[in-house]
Amino acid sequence: MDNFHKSYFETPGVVKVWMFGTWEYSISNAEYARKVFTQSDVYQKVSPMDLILGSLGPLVVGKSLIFENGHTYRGHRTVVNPAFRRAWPTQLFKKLLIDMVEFMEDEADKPLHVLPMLYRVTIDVLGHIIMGYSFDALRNPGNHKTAMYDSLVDAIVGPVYSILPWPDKFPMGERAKQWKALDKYHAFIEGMIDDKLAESENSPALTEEERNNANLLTLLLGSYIMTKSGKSNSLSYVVLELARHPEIQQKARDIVISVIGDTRDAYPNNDQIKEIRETLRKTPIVTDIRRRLSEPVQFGPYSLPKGAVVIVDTWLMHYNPASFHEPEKFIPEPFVDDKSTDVKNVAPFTFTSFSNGARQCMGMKLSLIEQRIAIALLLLRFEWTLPANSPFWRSTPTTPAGLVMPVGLIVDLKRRH
Ligand code: HEM
Repeated sequence: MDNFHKSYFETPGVVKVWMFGTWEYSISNAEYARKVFTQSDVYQKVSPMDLILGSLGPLVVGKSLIFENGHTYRGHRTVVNPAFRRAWPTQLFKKLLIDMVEFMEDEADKPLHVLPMLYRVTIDVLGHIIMGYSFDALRNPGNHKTAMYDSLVDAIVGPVYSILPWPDKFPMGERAKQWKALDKYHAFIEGMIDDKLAESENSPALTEEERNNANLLTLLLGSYIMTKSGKSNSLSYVVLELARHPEIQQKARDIVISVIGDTRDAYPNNDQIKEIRETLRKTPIVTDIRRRLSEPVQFGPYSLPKGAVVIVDTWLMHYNPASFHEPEKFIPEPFVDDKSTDVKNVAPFTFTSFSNGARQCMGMKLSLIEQRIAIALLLLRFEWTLPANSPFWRSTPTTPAGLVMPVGLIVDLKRRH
């Protein structure tokens, strides 16, 4: 990693890369990132559907607020804002997260495949909290909704079709099944919207705005759950880093126990959950934050023309030694004082896992709270380590660019209670 990235940091912070049949400009320093994040009219969102024409992956994301600009974006945002501006009491997650640790207790003493298990928890939690729908993925992984979900996630993360989208014109074998899953998924989301509408009509207390809210949210989060699953990926990285660093695992456990006690029914409240952002620094889940220029801009010595695509490369940002001391190491301390959404001990615009500025991730608070509770419960109920022959001791196998995840991560779990 050191050598691979070195040349990037010796440049003035802009690297020209050939991607999706065109040159794009990848940036790695906080000064340029600040420009991108604070001038959203100049640095405009790019839809993956425009980058990889005709490929299945971007169609799963579909038309979504995440990739809109200008009026359309502001309109959608006004509608969904109230749903995200709420508090997220830890009790909201209790049933499903306790279910997760109890499921894991049943599985303890066997090797645990972390990523698939956490995927299932994520769709259960987001389905329950945001969509009011039970996927029952954790306890009943073979059910057809979960299979549809798995198939679409595979369709998105498979790298071949992003580079060579034309075979998607004649899909065969597994790919043909994935296209079918997309049809089922659209039907499922539309059915869910109809149900929500019917519910709202039967409930006169709902205002027009609340009704729209429910629909948009369902659409937005339906595609969000299917495509990102960022939470399960980032939680998997927390599990991985704590397995690699038993001394930090124990220190974190001691803190959890000192705050909420060491009983099987201990559960944190909102004031008691602590920071976990260093894993998202070391292994950011969304690798590229992409924008198209609506006018020419200057980055140091480089003039970039209108229409050029600029990428805030989260991995380069987080491995830039000018921003993070010893970036290859896992050092949680700089993030620990964080009390709210701001990261106080880390310089502005250097930590970009959730993007920044007006287009920062709307699910950040929800996601961090849920992950913090989950990790507190894991620390209380288990001790875990990597098997002696695990490749994760030496490196972190991931998927390629776009969305990263620790593919094939297995840990040995031991129950504590
Ligand atoms: C660890 C988990 C997550 C990570 C790392 C993450 C990361 C990101 C990033 C980097 C962006 C900016 C994308 C861009 O500008 O191209 C984004 C946007 C967004 N995220 Fe997340 N996200 C996570 C979880 C969630 C969750 C759970 C939700 C919803 C429940 C969510 C909802 C959104 C929305 C709505 C936007 C678009 C915001 C806008 O454009 O105004 N995210 N996320």
